[in-house]
Amino acid sequence: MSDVAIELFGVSKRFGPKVAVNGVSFSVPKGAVYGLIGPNGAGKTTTFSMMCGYLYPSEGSLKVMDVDPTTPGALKGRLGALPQDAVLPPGWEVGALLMYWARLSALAEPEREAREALDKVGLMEAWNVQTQALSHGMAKRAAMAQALMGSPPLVLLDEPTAGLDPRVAAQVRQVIRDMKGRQTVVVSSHNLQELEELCDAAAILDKGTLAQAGSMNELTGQGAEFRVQIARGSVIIPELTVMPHITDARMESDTVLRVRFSGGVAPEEVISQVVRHLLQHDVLILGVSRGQRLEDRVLQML
Ligand SMILES: Nc1ncnc2c1ncn2[C@@H]1O[C@H](COP(=O)(O)OP(=O)(O)OP(=O)(O)O)[C@@H](O)[C@H]1O
Repeated sequence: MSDVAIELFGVSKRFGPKVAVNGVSFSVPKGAVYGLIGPNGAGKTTTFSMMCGYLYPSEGSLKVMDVDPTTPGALKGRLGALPQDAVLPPGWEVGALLMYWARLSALAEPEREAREALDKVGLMEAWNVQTQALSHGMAKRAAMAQALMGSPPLVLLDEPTAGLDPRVAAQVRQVIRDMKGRQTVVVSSHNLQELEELCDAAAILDKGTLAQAGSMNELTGQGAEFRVQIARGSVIIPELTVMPHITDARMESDTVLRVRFSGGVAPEEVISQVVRHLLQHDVLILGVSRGQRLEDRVLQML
């Protein structure tokens, strides 16, 4: 059994002349929470649909839990998916619909699975509510409950918190955190702060191509740069740039010093060395932050 849950090998998807995904390769480790990032139209939903086996790639191939996802029945009971803008069929009570889906997935105890999943997304009060009477956020959570039933080893969530109020969005994030290490979760979101906090690694798509894929540490440069917020005093840049391991130091603004350093050295060594130097030169410090916010990194990249 491989340690990889999903692997894309040079995957492209065309809709007529439109190239939605263009030669994308990356892999999702088992047990990870993995982010799919990109602006509108980047190809995230198309990539999700190919991972679920809903769409065939035009070129390249995918392996999902060691199988071709388009093979009928190959992922039955092993994949839970929340598609973007999932629409629930009208005329069903939520509990009955979830139990019906649980039976379709051949889960042993449909009612228990349905109740547990609905409880996880904080929607137990909707058990007897008709699907057409649900608010947008409630319908989204009911659809997410469907993806969670049976605790499948792989869960794909396309924008699970979009349109949810802050309290419910926080609850959904906690559900994702709870799956970390036990299940593999792929999640797309336009909320980059959320992805930075949740994900171990991510792929960044732009206009159908892969801009970068890697661990969150790599994407945010946590092992390569840090910033020092200066309260008072003068920073002597030339004295910093000659220090061991430091490749660049500059003032990003009047009060923010950015330091870049070479790989292979413990960040705490370089940070301590710079802070010591600043304090010795009567520079007062308000704070130190490692790397860059994911949002800044993505905005810079795309
Ligand atoms: N069925 C389709 N037919 C034609 N073009 C499509 C189809 N599905 C997607 N596209 C196009 O492919 C591109 C990628 O779309 P996709 O929905 O994958 O992007 P996305 O990253 O999920 O965007 P968003 O963040 O807006 O949801 C877009 O230009 C879109 O218009």
